[in-house]
Amino acid sequence: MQHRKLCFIGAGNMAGAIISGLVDSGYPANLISVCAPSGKNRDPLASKYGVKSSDDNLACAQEAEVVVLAVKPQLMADVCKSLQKEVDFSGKLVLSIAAGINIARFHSLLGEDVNIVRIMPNTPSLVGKGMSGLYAPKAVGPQDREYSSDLMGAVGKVCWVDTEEGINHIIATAGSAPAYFFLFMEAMQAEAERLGFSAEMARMLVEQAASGATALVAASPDTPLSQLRENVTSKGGTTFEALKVFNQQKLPEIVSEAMQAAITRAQEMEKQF
Ligand SMILES: NC(=O)C1=CN([C@@H]2O[C@H](COP(=O)(O)OP(=O)(O)OC[C@H]3O[C@@H](n4cnc5c(N)ncnc54)[C@H](O)[C@@H]3O)[C@@H](O)[C@H]2O)C=CC1
Ligand SMILES: O=C(O)[C@@H]1CCC=N1
Repeated sequence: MQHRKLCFIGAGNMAGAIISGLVDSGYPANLISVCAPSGKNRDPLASKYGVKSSDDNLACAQEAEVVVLAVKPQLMADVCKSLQKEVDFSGKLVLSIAAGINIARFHSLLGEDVNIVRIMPNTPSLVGKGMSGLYAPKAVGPQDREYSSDLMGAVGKVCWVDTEEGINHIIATAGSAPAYFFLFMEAMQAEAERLGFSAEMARMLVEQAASGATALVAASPDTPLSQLRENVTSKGGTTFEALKVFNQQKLPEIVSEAMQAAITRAQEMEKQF
């Protein structure tokens, strides 16, 4: 992949996950800088991964070939307005990982000509198991598309969506999704502890069952998920009774409603920020 000079504006959970995955995958740390007002999050990234750390968004963005906008959506307008005043974006690629800020809004904040790709990553990027959805307007050229794909490909899998609306669907399906699985695993761990397992043992049981299940999914690309479920579900057995409860409580409908709620919130944020 091309190794361009890369600057992260924001040093939080998601920027940290991407930086860590990138450096681990061989992206030169001396080409990466990370900016945030306080050193609390960025300094540990600098000492752990050897990237540059700064409180000066403008200088870092000016120096960089690629600027990753990685602040919370509610701060994005202020951050972009101050960048727009001082930084010449011509020839640069801007990547936004923010939920709920669309390209039209970025054009109004950074200028109509800004060369911008939207990326919706997730935190498993930290361990090279990320899933990122990307969207770019037609004006973005093939080299910038390839760079964006390769960058996120260094920390996991990537897919492109043809319409910007697709980014909100990626949020619901992958960006927010690690939290759904964590909630499910938390609930299982809590019940395992009530059954008398120590916290450590309960976590191990849940973690290994979950990672074993996802490994089976990955190892069986031609097997429908429903078949993998049925393989566990003996007739008249224990799994059947457990799944009956999930279905009686309408788990598929709950999942659908939760994913739709994520999309609705992303749409609201597009109006709010
Ligand atoms: N956390 C996640 O799982 C995902 C987050 N995202 C998006 O990533 C973005 C960042 O989210 P998180 O990393 O979770 O947030 P976070 O709160 O962990 O990090 C935000 C960072 O921005 C920094 N910051 C605050 N004001 C700043 C300023 N004026 N200039 C530069 N940096 C500033 C903060 O110090 C902090 O390091 C959000 O827009 C979110 O929608 C996207 C996908 C997944
Ligand atoms: O909760 C959020 O808004 C962000 C976007 C996807 C995951 N975290």
